[in-house]
Amino acid sequence: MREFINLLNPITINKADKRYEVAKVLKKYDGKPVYIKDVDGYEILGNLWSRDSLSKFFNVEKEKFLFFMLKKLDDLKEPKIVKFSGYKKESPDFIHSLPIPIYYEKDPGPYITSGVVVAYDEDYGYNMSIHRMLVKEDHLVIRMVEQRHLYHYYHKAIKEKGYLDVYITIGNHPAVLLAASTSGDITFDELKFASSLSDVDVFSLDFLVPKAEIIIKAKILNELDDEGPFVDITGTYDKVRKQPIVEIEKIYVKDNFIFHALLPGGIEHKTLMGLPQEPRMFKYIRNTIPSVKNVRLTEGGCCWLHAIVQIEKKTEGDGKNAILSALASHPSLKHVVVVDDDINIFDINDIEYAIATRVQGDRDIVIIKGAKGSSLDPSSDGLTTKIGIDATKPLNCKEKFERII
Ligand SMILES: C=C(C)CCOP(=O)(O)O
Ligand SMILES: [Mn+2]
Repeated sequence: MREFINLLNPITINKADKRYEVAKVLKKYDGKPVYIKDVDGYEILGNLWSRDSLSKFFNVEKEKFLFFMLKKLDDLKEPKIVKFSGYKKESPDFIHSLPIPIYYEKDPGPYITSGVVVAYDEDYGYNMSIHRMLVKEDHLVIRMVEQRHLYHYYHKAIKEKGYLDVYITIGNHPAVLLAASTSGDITFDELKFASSLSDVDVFSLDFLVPKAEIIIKAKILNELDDEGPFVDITGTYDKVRKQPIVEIEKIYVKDNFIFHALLPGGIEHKTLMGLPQEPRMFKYIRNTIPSVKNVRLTEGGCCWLHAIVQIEKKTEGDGKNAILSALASHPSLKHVVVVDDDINIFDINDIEYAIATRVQGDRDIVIIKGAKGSSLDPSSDGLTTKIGIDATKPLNCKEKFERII
């Protein structure tokens, strides 16, 4: 990650304690890259990736990032394999020497929050996904969301051999982080997607692993332990659950490695979770509404629970169909607003204007009770009522809604 420092031009802090102080600094400068020179003798980078820094890194306009990713989704590339060298092998207990922060006061311990878990299965192929992992005395506990890809890899491997071999990479290329946050079919190859997003170096270890500052070889065991409470993207504590235990086998650290501290509930967290959902949603909605123009997961909705879908309305009912497709395209979605192409979806006031001037509550609001929503929604008791708002103009009296220039 050292090569990103110049481009990101981070705020430099000399020293911080990994207990709460790293979090305090990252929170103070949330959305701006931060470089801390000394945390327990090691360097930390945080707040790296936001819509701004990603558009700068990939040289793509913010408003066009969805289309950049969409194009790359349809042009997956073979990973570029390079020689594995320049790493020092450490024992498993070196995990306690790493500058892994304790972020918030009720956290049960240090949390790895920027770790990409790489798994390989002969039927499913490669999977990469980002998981929060609690560091305990002699193992990690990983949050593995039910019905997600790693959950299926894990249960298949448990049946076949009793554990799942994985690599955990910390200090990743942004293309790896974006690819690891992209949901698709279980056979979707996130490593190939990362290789199509950018020129990513990949090592051939027991299986292919993207280059990173720290590479941990581990097994996810058929044993559970308490995981949480953890502050997730809503900035509230997620509950404690029994989750799988991760047994560390080896830790490879790059010479003078930099640790990536990803602030839970910060802008980087929301960006990396939400932004890669947008191309996935757009592609899905386009199946029903070919005239869909854009999709955005808004920061106010934690880049996870709220979406704005912009369409060029062709027939009455398009707004409702866009609602149904949007809610199906991102299972964690809770509320979605559909607007016309004269509304700027990057301006929350313009979105509110559409709701205020184009919605009749009895005609334009869709309510779906008892759906599966996000486990992170503090208001949900396990099921979620989902809402769609059709804020598009009625086609038969468009002139009434023409906005003066
Ligand atoms: C960050 C996490 C734990 C993923 C949450 O996934 P969801 O419950 O499907 O919204
Ligand atoms: Mn996958």
